[in-house]
Amino acid sequence: MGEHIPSNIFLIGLMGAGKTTVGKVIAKNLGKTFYDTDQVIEQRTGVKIPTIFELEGESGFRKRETAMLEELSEQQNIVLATGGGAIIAPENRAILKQYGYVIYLRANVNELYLRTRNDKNRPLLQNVDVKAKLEQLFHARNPLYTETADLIVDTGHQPVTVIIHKIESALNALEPSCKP
Ligand SMILES: Nc1ncnc2c1ncn2[C@@H]1O[C@H](COP(=O)(O)OP(=O)(O)O)[C@@H](O)[C@H]1O
Ligand SMILES: O=C(O)C1=C[C@@H](OP(=O)(O)O)[C@@H](O)[C@H](O)C1
Ligand SMILES: [Mg+2]
Repeated sequence: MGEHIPSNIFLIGLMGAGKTTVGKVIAKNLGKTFYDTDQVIEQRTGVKIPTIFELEGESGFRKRETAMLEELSEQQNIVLATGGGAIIAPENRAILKQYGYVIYLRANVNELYLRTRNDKNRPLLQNVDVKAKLEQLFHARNPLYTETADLIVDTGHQPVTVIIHKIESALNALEPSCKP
């Protein structure tokens, strides 16, 4: 059991899917180092993500996100929670696929809405109809998450503990593969 667990595990999925929350626990349980691209960007710049969007626009944030993925993917034995938009750029998808085992935390729009509607730290969800925006993002990004993922885990209506158990069971059942 567990002998084929990949060195790097990358979590992808929409805002509210639980990447940051689940990633921290998985890393602890597997003895891996946890990183979150957004958190590292905030530590490096000294400002919160919404401030980066204000000062540099979404395109400025995306450049920082790609640079962070390039840097963190060189590490070994990590769990990386990405931001929801990390899969938009083809080069980011290539990095994720090449350097880690990619898990898509999939949730339905209603569930994502309940988890993110009052959060002020997600600039894409401010001053918009949050449910409609999540719907739009789901339709645009679900194919990209799906094509990038090695494993898809549904997270709707399930407590974090159950999701963690599902992920760890799937990892323990892995056959040896080409993933580093
Ligand atoms: N399975 C879950 N059930 C209920 N609430 C959850 C679940 N996963 C995450 N949450 C909550 O949803 C919010 C968003 O989670 P977060 O980990 O920040 O998601 P992401 O990093 O994917 O955007 C947080 O308040 C978190 O506590
Ligand atoms: O979906 C997105 O484009 C974004 C998701 C956020 O991360 P979470 O998915 O952790 O909320 C953060 O990277 C930024 O606000 C943009
Ligand atoms: Mg997050």
